Amino acid sequence: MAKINFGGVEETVVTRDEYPLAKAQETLKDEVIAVIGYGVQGPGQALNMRDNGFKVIVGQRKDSASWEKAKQDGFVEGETLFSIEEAVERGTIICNLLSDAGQIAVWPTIKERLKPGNTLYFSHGFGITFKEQTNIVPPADVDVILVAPKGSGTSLRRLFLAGSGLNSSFAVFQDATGKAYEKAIAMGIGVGSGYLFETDFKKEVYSDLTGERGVLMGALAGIIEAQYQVLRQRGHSPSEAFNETVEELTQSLVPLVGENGMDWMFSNCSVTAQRGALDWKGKFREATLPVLNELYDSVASGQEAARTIQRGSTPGYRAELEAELAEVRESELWQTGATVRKLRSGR
Ligand SMILES: NC(=O)c1ccc[n+]([C@@H]2O[C@H](COP(=O)([O-])OP(=O)(O)OC[C@H]3O[C@@H](n4cnc5c(N)ncnc54)[C@H](O)[C@@H]3O)[C@@H](O)[C@H]2O)c1
Ligand SMILES: CC(C)(O)[C@@H](O)C(=O)O
Ligand SMILES: [Mg+2]
Ligand SMILES: [Mg+2]
Repeated sequence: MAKINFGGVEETVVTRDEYPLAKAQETLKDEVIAVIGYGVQGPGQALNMRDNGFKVIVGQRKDSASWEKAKQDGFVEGETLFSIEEAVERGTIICNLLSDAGQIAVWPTIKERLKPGNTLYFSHGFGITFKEQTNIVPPADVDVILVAPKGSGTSLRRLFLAGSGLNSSFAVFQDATGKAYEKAIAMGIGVGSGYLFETDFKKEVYSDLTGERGVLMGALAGIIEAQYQVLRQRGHSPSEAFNETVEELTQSLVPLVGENGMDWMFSNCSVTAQRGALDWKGKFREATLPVLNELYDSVASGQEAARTIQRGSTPGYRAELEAELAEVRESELWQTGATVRKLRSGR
């Protein structure tokens, strides 16, 4: 295991050099990996593992869009595509990649089919950590592991096809066989991770829920809406407000941050911009700190989990969610975005 220094703090990281694919294949050579759920993470992981030479089957509700998608992706009914019940029966590593709310409903179905020595695999610490709400308490005779890719299943697949990998967290919650740690690492390599960072289930779910509600998605969407609104209310055109809020962010500046850090992005902008950004970043930090602490408290108290479960288990919720997304899509801001994106093809 490589020890890597992150800004002065040493952490343990698994790299593909020290744990190559051939080793992962050897570790999992006798395993049948049942991917339960074929939404976003399911296809990314199942296809990467299949391409990596593992024995992969998919378990999904029949007559659903995801069932059809699995067929289109080459999984064959009765050979590699089964009902959830049958896939759990056939699998030795059961990858629970249903939605976090769906995992609660399906848990009794999975639990009663687990056999001693099986491995229960998650890509989120949600179900295990919030067990008072989910009732997901695995039997003592199965391994319980986690590999959580730090990004969308779509990116996991795209980066795999491009020959690189997405970073993932990994953890062991329960080691019944003495091989759980090895299996977690091998699964992490198998699903197409670039580097594997060790964590535990609770830390994974606390950081993940905070990140997606915060900077990665919620805060990003909120601050974009706020700046666009200010510019529009002060008389700027939609295209000017959008270009100055989103297009430049995604097309020019964030890629520079990704390449070489915040200071490098700053140093590739004018001294005028640098002065202003350095003066204002502290104000934004102080303004958002209370909100981020409120968010973390809400995650740690289980309130975010409760809301996810309550909304996610309401009949018709997917349609409600789609209506909320449509409202975002149809807003002036994102309609302007759609038009601006079309202009990119003229490059
Ligand atoms: N979406 C991502 O890219 C991503 C990234 C990292 C981790 N994760 C984690 O991976 C897991 C899967 O997430 P996802 O976003 O792919 O899920 P999803 O919302 O796309 O749902 C996955 C599948 O669950 C099925 N499902 C939902 N409720 C069900 C029920 N009651 N009975 C039977 N099937 C049901 C759906 O048909 C769908 O095919 C979650 O734990 C999530 O937190 C997701
Ligand atoms: C892709 C994300 C946001 O990182 C994941 O955590 C999810 O829940 O989909
Ligand atoms: Mg998440
Ligand atoms: Mg995440």
